[in-house]
Amino acid sequence: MTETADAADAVNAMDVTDVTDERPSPVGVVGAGVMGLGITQCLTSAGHPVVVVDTDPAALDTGPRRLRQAQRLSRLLGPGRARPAPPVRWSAALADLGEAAFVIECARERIPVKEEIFRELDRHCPPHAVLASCTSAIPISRLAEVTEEPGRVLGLHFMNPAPVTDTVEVARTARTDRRTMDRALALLAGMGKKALVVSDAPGFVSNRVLMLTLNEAATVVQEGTADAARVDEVFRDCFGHRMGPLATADLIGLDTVLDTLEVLRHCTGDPRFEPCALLTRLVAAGATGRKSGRGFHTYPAAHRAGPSTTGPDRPPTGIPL
Ligand SMILES: NC(=O)c1ccc[n+]([C@@H]2O[C@H](COP(=O)([O-])OP(=O)(O)OC[C@H]3O[C@@H](n4cnc5c(N)ncnc54)[C@H](O)[C@@H]3O)[C@@H](O)[C@H]2O)c1
Repeated sequence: MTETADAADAVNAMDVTDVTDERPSPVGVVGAGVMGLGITQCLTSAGHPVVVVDTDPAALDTGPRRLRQAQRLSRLLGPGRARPAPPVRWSAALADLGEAAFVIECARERIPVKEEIFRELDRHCPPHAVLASCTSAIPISRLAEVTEEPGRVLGLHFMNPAPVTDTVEVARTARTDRRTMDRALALLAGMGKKALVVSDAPGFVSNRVLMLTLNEAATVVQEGTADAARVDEVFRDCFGHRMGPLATADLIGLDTVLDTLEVLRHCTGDPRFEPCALLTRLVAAGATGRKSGRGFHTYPAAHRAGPSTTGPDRPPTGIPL
């Protein structure tokens, strides 16, 4: 039996139910960007009420509309689920997660930003709440250390686009306790996601490997060996990859790729993670990939990043960053 199925058997739906009055407790999502909205969509599809917290008024302004659009499209194209979506509350304050039994943090990939959020979550969330991070590369132990209860912290590294990818890389620290793992695996099982559990380390498995490839692909373009289209074509046509590395970087968001390389450089001390100058220049020019319409490639409005649908033009593979 897989670890996911094991946990789903062991832990029932009480997982995110308020023990005092049987009302389903909301799941908290911190960050209403590419991942936060995608994960919110997954949670509501699985029947969880959600509280989304973001400090950027623009994200709170556009989030509800983007989520509704994605939910509507997903219902139209999906397997005919007519169930009304549970409520989603939008807030600028982490204090509004006071009733959350489970929180998934999806804010920007910066160590000080996430450390501050975990300090605050530890203060505001109920003592039984699980605190998870969707970080791409920050060691979970660093986030756990700023809390009073490191046993309730773990990494839930969803893939992008979250609604159409079935597998989540789960990072367990030496101090993550068994109950936290069981509750996280049960939540994922209820969302139809398979969990691949790995030990905590910078970039875990996925991004420790993927980020080097993306950085090298950008370097190849910078050196003039081939343009971005040809680099991606080589990976698609020669290796049979569904997407080339630079289209993958654009889907992730070049700002997030840059942040992640900087985290990996800092946490490993390995100079191979030094971001390529071309990548840095693109981000400085606002070319952040699909979400801005321009990165290594250009994208018409309809193909820009947002929470995902089960639509036919979705990227066919999960992107681990
Ligand atoms: N984009 C991907 O493919 C992908 C995949 C897996 C994991 N991740 C990780 O998920 C996290 C989010 O990535 P993303 O692509 O959604 O980024 P994004 O830039 O699209 O969204 C980040 C959101 O966090 C908000 N934010 C920043 N500081 C905050 C704070 N203090 N409190 C609350 N909200 C705050 C921002 O306003 C923004 O809306 C990052 O850690 C990233 O590395 C990204």
